[in-house]
Amino acid sequence: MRVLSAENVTKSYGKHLALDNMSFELRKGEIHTILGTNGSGKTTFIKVLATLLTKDSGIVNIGGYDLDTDANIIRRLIGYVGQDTERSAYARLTVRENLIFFGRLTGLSKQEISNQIDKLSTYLDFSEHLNKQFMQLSGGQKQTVVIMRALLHDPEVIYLDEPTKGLDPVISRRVREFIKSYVRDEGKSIILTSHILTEVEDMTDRVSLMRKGTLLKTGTIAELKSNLGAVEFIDIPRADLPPSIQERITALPEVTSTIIREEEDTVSFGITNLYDGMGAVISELKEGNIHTTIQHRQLTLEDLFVQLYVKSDENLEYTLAGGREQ
Ligand SMILES: Nc1ncnc2c1ncn2[C@@H]1O[C@H](COP(=O)(O)OP(=O)(O)OP(=O)(O)O)[C@@H](O)[C@H]1O
Repeated sequence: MRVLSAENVTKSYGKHLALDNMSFELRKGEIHTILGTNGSGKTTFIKVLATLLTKDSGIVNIGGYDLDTDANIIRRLIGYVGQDTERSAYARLTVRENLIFFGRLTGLSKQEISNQIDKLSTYLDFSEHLNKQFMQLSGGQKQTVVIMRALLHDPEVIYLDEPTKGLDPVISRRVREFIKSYVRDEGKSIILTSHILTEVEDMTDRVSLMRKGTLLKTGTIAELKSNLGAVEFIDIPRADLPPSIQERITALPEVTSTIIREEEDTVSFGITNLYDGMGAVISELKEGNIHTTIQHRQLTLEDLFVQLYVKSDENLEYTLAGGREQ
């Protein structure tokens, strides 16, 4: 069942068109990630859906209500976790005082607020910090408070704009586990943005890919991967591979793509069939008298992202940890 739909949404900042006929659908109970390079319009789109920015045109419906005519009702249905953590709470108030203050602002009773604080702090393992001043908390703990604040009124649809940005792996994992279990237990629907693709792969039901303010593709990760030729990769250390041999392997009919993975310092060859692909690559290595290690791995969301974005726009200034396609 559909809980949110956006049709042909446009938004400009002066002359700059940030959303260009963006259309999108969120199903009830799903975690839906919007992926895109820096500046592709993800935050702008989420802020429009959160009633924090006004769109220029298009139709948005959330929970059966129209954004143009029923914004006040919609505000009660949605929760927004943005990127401005520091300014989301009062520095000198304790966590509990902050949550009570913001809860009262949204019209909740003391009892409702207290129940929600108990529930959310248990989910997030945060009870021991409730009586600390906001300014005494670490960055990760502050982000946790921002999440609790956004969920106090128990919204049906939750927007999380890079919720684990800058958090250490332990807190990131806690936030991820919270999001997954909260959605499952409470039947919430989530729109998420993140640049951490392993995280997206771990928790997302569907992904929408945005580019230049518009929707490029939507699907499950498996569906998106199946659109791509390669399903597996053979990785070879760059240092072991002379350019001439790399070129010959790239030209093999069994090899569908070649990606340089800067961080791992490997060349990654995409193949559709493990046995044929591996056999062909090994033959070339033997012929070139190359002694090296080869590693086989499955296609990741990161490979998909690099292929889709770098292929579709040569000028993109986006470097993923995994590198850039040749
Ligand atoms: N307040 C603003 N005034 C002018 N231009 C803006 C403003 N906010 C965003 N933009 C521009 O609109 C475009 C979309 O920005 P937006 O922040 O929505 O992208 P994003 O996909 O969320 O990027 P990121 O991944 O870096 O967070 C960018 O080109 C950005 O420079």
